[in-house]
Amino acid sequence: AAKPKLYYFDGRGRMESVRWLLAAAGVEYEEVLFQTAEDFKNLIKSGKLMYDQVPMVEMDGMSIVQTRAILKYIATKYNLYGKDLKERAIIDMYVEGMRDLNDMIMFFPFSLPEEKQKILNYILERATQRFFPVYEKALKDHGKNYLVGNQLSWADVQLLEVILMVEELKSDILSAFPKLQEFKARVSKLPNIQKFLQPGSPRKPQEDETTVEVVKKIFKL
Ligand SMILES: N[C@@H](CCC(=O)N[C@@H](CS(=O)(=O)O)C(=O)NCC(=O)O)C(=O)O
Repeated sequence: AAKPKLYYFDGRGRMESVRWLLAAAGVEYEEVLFQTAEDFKNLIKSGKLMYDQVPMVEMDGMSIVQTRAILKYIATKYNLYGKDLKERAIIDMYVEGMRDLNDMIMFFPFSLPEEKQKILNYILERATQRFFPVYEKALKDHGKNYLVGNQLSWADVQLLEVILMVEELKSDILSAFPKLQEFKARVSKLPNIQKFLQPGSPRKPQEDETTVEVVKKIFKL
């Protein structure tokens, strides 16, 4: 079968979680990384973007848009979405919380210089007071290696992604979360994920000023 094809700009944004999930599933994919507003306009003209927006993933004969729809499709297809309705609900609760944190981090590079420190403090406070305690407790309570059903799921992949992104903002953020430290070490060593964490993988670097300017030009922000 043809490899999935990911259409996005050359950066993390909303697509990074898709890259992580496909990598964790051991699925190779191609990327169309556009650089200009012209490229994006041409993609819109192709008629493949249901809402004239990206992320868009071409796979299994579909042009899937809406990040959550893409992620759910992949999680279901590669058995990363729990074994039954209840496990799937727990995974959704974890993933949606992580997405709230993830979105704060995603928009952070676009915040005004004079607001950056305040927003950074808010992100770190939410990470350590609201979100990480939930996952630390879950791992502590059931004593298993993974968040749900003692097998790798979308929730584990999303958690590792967001842990690493918060650590880019504050490297010792996990100091009060021993279970999350163990979780990070363990899941980072899974072959598919370890490969994705190596240089040269499709994983994108932390968003910097240059990328912010490129994104503003592409999407005329
Ligand atoms: N709900 C959508 C939002 C997608 C979205 O806002 N995409 C932006 C690009 S980015 O924010 O993900 O970088 C876009 O295409 N903007 C162009 C437009 O909205 O006209 C999703 O989750 O996929």
